[in-house]
Amino acid sequence: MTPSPIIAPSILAADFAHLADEVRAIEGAADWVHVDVMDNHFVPNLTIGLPVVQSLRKATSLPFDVHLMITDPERWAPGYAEAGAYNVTFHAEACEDPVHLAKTLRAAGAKAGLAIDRDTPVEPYLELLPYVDTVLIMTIKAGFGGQRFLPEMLDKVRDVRRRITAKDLSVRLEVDGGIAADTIARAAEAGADAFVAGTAVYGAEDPAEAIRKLRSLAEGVS
Ligand SMILES: O=C(CO)[C@H](O)[C@H](O)COP(=O)(O)O
Ligand SMILES: [Co+2]
Repeated sequence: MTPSPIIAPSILAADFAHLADEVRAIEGAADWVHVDVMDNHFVPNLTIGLPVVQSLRKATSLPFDVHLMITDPERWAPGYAEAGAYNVTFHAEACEDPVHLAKTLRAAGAKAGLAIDRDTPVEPYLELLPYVDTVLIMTIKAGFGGQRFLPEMLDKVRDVRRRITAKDLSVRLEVDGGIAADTIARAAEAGADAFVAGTAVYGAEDPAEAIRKLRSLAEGVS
């Protein structure tokens, strides 16, 4: 039995000139706000960094789900925890000692998340599950919003869900990339219980209504 779904709209698809308003528009409907931090090094795209997160933190009470697509997360991730992020996710491909970084993040008051990109197998990381709070499976190649959902990534979701269940762990299993009304149920069926949606929420005429729809589709599976 998976816990009730978390819907985490990504502000990557929001209007960056009005971020505070865009986040307030989903208060009451969303569970977390997903913040994509890209450094034009780990991924070939550049978004926002710590000063924006620090300012935005004051604008809303929604928990921040920070997704770090950066090299050297050991250097930068603790700052996001100190800025009040609820969950800080770093990429397995960018981190030499994920257990150590997860401990550092927890000591700084945040949940710790481990992200697995499209071309990375999940198997070597299954033994790390007891040390993290969130596993984020990319259902696209990390770097850009608006890409097509890759259903073949769902095998990884199933593998992680199987291990969470077998070891009775309380780890959130998040999917990120191309999550929309026509894909969310498949991800939920595979065992995901946290869903990032950028384009499907901020590209909709009524973002709060889009979130409610996504939630009911995910709930319909459990
Ligand atoms: O991490 C990401 C990109 O690397 C974003 O969170 C993701 O792309 C969400 O946007 P969309 O729902 O439009 O795919
Ligand atoms: Co993301």
